[in-house]
This record gives sequence, structure tokens and C-alpha cells, in this order.
Amino acid sequence: MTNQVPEDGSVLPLMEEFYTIQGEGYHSGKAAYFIRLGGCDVGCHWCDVKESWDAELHPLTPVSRIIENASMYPGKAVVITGGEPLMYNLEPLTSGLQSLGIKTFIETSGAYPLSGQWDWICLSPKKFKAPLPSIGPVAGELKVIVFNKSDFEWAEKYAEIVSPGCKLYLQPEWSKAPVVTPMIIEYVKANPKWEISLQTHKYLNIP
Ligand SMILES: C[S@@+](CC[C@H](N)C(=O)[O-])C[C@H]1O[C@@H](n2cnc3c(N)ncnc32)[C@H](O)[C@@H]1O
Ligand SMILES: Nc1nc2[nH]cc(C(=O)O)c2c(=O)[nH]1
Ligand code: SF4
Ligand SMILES: [Mg+2]
Repeated sequence: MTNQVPEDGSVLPLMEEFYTIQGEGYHSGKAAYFIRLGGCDVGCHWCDVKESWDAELHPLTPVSRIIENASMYPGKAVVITGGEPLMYNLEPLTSGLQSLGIKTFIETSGAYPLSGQWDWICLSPKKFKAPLPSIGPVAGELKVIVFNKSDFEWAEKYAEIVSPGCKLYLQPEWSKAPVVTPMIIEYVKANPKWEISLQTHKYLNIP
């Protein structure tokens, strides 16, 4: 039983919001306001934000307030993440942000239907709940988490369902990073259509 989040997307379960540097993927290094929504049933055993999973723990917050908070910062980009943000109707949140000239970026597993207006979609598919096929062609980046060596072959399967221009990233699972990072380095050298993505915020000790 999840808390009743209205389907009109007027309020969303907000876990946290913070202004920081995007640490991962294509927009790594850019200032961005992070909006982390609660609720996820994908169940990645290595998830680095398991506190987000239970939507009921996170207060339903009017999107008008989230938009107002985001607009206070000089960096005009937001990253909407979670939890799994596509469990909710993100149309009001994203259209409101864009109407203020704020770029909308999403981090998603793709396991739920796409809603909202996006300037950038980061698809990070999961073995535990497969992405819907419709998200492949609209992803700007594919970011596969590498937990062990079987994940390289698995990553190639998803490289086939994204658009030809989609950026391809392999990102070490944080707890396995000492072991898998050297493997990713060798894989990228041999397969240069892929790039390595590091969780730079964790090395920098920032949120
Ligand atoms: C916490 S998830 C939230 C958004 C969405 N549920 C998803 O998985 O894409 C944000 C990003 O962190 C990645 N991630 C989560 N746990 C990780 C870990 N232990 N090591 C590396 N990346 C991780 C996810 O794959 C995703 O790209
Ligand atoms: N700095 C920073 N960059 C990030 N990129 C994706 C994140 C996420 O948890 O979705 C994240 C995060 O939590 N912090
Ligand atoms: S889909 Fe994202 S939030 Fe959900 S368990 Fe996996 S990494 Fe965590
Ligand atoms: Mg994170």
C-alpha cells in the first residue's frame, strides 16, 4: 500500500531537494538542483538510496513549492531522481520548471511509463525490473551500472534499443568500484563507443 499520490501530479512525495554538482554521466560537473522523489519497487540490492523506497515516508509536497524552491538557485537545471520518479505524473512539475527557463533532466530505470517534458533523459536499466521498450529511443544517455563482469554483455543488449546518438556509459557499482573500475577501463579501451561514468560526488564528498 503506497500513500495516495493523486494522478494529476499536483503533489509529489518529496524525499529531499538539494543544490549540488551533477556527479554522473553526460552532465557531470554541472550545477543542478536535485529533486528526489520517494517510492521505488525495482529492488536493486545495491541501491545507494534505499531510504527512498517507501513513498509513505516522504511528505506529499505541492509541485508549486518544489518549482519555487528550484527557481531560487543560479544553476538553471534540475535533476529529478528518486526513488523511481516515473512512478508519478511529472507533467505539472516539468512543464512548470521549463516555463521558468529551467532545464529538466531525469534519472530513471525506465520501468514505468514516461510522463513530463524533458531536456535530458538518463536511462539506467535494471535486471530486477526491465525498462519499458518505449523509453529506449528517447534516452539521451544509457548508464549501465556494472556490478560484475556479466554486466558488460547485458549492457550491450540495451545499447541496441537506444537511438544511434545516445551516449553510452558504464558506471561502477559503488561498493564494487575497486574491482570493477579496472574492468570498465579495459572494456572502454576495447569498445570505445562506451565511456566510463564515475560517481564523482562521492569522491568529492558532496551530496
Ligand atoms: C538512486 S537512482 C534513482 C533513479 C532511478 N530509480 C534509477 O535507478 O535510475 C540514481 C542513479 O544512481 C545509480 N545508482 C544507484 N545505486 C548505485 C550504486 N550503488 N552504485 C552506482 N550507481 C548507483 C542508478 O543506477 C541511477 O543511475
Ligand atoms: N551529485 C549527485 N549527482 C547525482 N547524479 C545522480 C544522482 C542520483 O542519486 O540520482 C546523484 C546524486 O545523488 N548526487
Ligand atoms: S531503480 Fe533506482 S531507486 Fe530503485 S532500487 Fe534501483 S537504483 Fe534504487
Ligand atoms: Mg545518488
